[in-house]
Amino acid sequence: MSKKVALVTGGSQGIGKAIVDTLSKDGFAVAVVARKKAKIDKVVKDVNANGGHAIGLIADVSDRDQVFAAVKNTIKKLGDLNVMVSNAGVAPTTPIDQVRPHDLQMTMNINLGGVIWGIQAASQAFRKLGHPGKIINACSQAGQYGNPNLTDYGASKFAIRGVTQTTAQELAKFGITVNAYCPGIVKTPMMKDIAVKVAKNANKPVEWGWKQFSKNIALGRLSTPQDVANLVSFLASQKSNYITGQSILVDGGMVFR
Ligand SMILES: NC(=O)C1=CN([C@@H]2O[C@H](COP(=O)(O)OP(=O)(O)OC[C@H]3O[C@@H](n4cnc5c(N)ncnc54)[C@H](O)[C@@H]3O)[C@@H](O)[C@H]2O)C=CC1
Ligand SMILES: CC(=O)C(C)=O
Repeated sequence: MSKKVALVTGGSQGIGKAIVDTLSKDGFAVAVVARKKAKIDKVVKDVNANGGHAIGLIADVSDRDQVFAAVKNTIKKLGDLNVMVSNAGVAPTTPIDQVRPHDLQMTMNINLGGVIWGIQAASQAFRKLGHPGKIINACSQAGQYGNPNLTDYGASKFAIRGVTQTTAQELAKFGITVNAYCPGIVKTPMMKDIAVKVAKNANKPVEWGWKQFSKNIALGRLSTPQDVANLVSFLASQKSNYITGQSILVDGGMVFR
């Protein structure tokens, strides 16, 4: 039997790479989509060396045409599409006085635009292929609870939670589910950059920056990318078939809803 196919944006590092590895172990053929060829190639090579089946595609998710092209090329090269993971994102540190139009638009175009184009492209593909599908979006605990110093980012993530709810209702009649994962504080290049910048803005050491985000985690540790990939694995599986429109926290107990 041929493998089910997943597409993961921002799959070249951090949480996205853990999702690629995990879905590959779950038996999916995976399209790794990001902007930098060298990084994509390395992830693809590792997956294929470990017995999986991955291909790499370059796309900027803020560009609608490029997202549609990535979906089209995934189907052309891997023969199908069953799961779309819109994981790519950016997180500029923006205390309110530092918010500027360029950063705000860039953050919205990548984080929110990337998710909307992903939902559009994947849901149209599922309908054309004539089968159900699963759409999984990257949200954040910062999309459930406002985090100081992250105005642009928080706005984009709150919006993703809304779009996940609206599109889940629109697309349910086609057998398409739409859900999101809301990580807490995950040890990735993105989070390191935030901790460094928050500390620098306050003229404090970098450890202080990390502590601003990590002091209220009930389970007492930062998250690994694998913690998040485990939730995505569930959302991509048949076990989640009766769940749609949800933005699920995977934060070790930071935000309680
Ligand atoms: N690290 C954390 O603590 C948390 C991360 N998240 C979310 O999880 C997702 C992944 O985050 P991390 O792995 O930490 O980030 P990261 O910065 O380590 O990796 C982000 C990935 O997205 C790609 N990317 C960025 N802009 C892109 C664009 N325009 N087009 C295509 N690819 C693009 C990057 O090349 C990279 O592969 C993001 O959506 C982020 O907002 C949510 C909550 C917490
Ligand atoms: C980067 C992020 O999503 C945080 C701090 O929750």
